[in-house]
Amino acid sequence: MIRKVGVLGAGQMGSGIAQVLARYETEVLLYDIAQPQLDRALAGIAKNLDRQVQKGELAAEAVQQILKRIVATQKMDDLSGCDLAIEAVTEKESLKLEIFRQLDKVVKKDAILASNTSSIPITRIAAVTGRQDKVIGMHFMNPVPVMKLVEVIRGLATSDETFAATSSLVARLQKEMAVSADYPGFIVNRILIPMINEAAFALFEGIATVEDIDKAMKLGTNQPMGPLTLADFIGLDTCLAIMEVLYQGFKDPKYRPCPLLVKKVEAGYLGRKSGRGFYNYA
Ligand SMILES: CC(=O)CC(=O)SCCNC(=O)CCNC(=O)[C@H](O)C(C)(C)COP(=O)(O)OP(=O)(O)OC[C@H]1O[C@@H](n2cnc3c(N)ncnc32)[C@H](O)[C@@H]1OP(=O)(O)O
Ligand SMILES: NC(=O)C1=CN([C@@H]2O[C@H](COP(=O)(O)OP(=O)(O)OC[C@H]3O[C@@H](n4cnc5c(N)ncnc54)[C@H](OP(=O)(O)O)[C@@H]3O)[C@@H](O)[C@H]2O)C=CC1
Repeated sequence: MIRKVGVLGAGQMGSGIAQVLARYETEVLLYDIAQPQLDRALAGIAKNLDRQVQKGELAAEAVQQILKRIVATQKMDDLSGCDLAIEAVTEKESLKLEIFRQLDKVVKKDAILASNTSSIPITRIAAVTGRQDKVIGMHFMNPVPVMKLVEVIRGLATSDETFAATSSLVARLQKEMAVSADYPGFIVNRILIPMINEAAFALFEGIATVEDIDKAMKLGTNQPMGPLTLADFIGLDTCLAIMEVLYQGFKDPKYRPCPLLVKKVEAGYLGRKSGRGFYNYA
């Protein structure tokens, strides 16, 4: 039974994963290298929970119980007693591999190590550990408290026990599971991010304005957010990182990142989280 979970990376995904785990009676250690990020994450979780109280979805007294289950730390060693660790740091392969090398030494032998990576093959991540049978992909969707899906990805060596423990945790979190083979982008991002990239190309080639591209896709295909609004929500850095993983992984020019997306990331226009992306949020 998974009772204690370490979450690494207190960004938008790590904080959402921590919130959902704590909501369903799991003890959470939320780890990040920067205290301000941890502070922001805890404040964001409290805000989201209050929002659910306002909507009558959560009893006010439950909020304190849930928040008490989340402990913030800057020391990875604090995760040694976890039954599961879920990595949700920046979508950068070298960083993830380093985190998994360290994690493998820190957490107990029978702990499962999961990655929330959007696109990087799990087999490659597992290969840097001495427990390839206990490494798995648990790909939550943004925003985590709202989106029902968790994509589960087995590496070549992931054991049936690890998969079974993961799928029962997904069910306990009241989420639905889709199982993807371990290839770049898995299911959702293999399809979604090239669509977002294509929207960036439509803008880059002057087909339409930012507003009309989003309006067309929202009203034309009933998506809750237009692709450029969604890109700002996901993070343009994350969208670009995923396109690079698809492009390198399949060597197919159809996955080449749009030059305008590259330029915006180079300028630090990362979307909502930096105050500017395809739209301005400041
Ligand atoms: C990149 C990857 O690797 C994989 C991915 O995640 S791909 C991206 C997948 N996500 C999407 O496609 C999101 C598409 N957008 C949407 O579904 C909706 O716009 C949305 C759910 C984000 C917001 O919904 P909305 O109706 O426009 O706004 P709103 O009414 O304010 O919110 C609806 C609910 O979502 C919650 N919510 C909205 N934004 C939120 C956020 N950022 N964090 C947490 N909860 C949020 C609100 O609290 C509300 O929940 P309650 O009813 O419990 O209060
Ligand atoms: N954004 C999305 O819609 C989705 C993203 N994902 C995936 O989830 C992961 C996280 O994405 P997201 O939350 O958006 O990214 P964010 O940029 O919001 O958060 C990344 C977090 O990782 C932290 N971090 C960076 N380096 C380290 C380190 N060495 N040790 C510990 N923490 C570190 C950052 O801290 P600091 O800022 O202090 O550097 C930040 O808190 C990525 O793999 C992404 O692909 C999955 C589903 C959806």
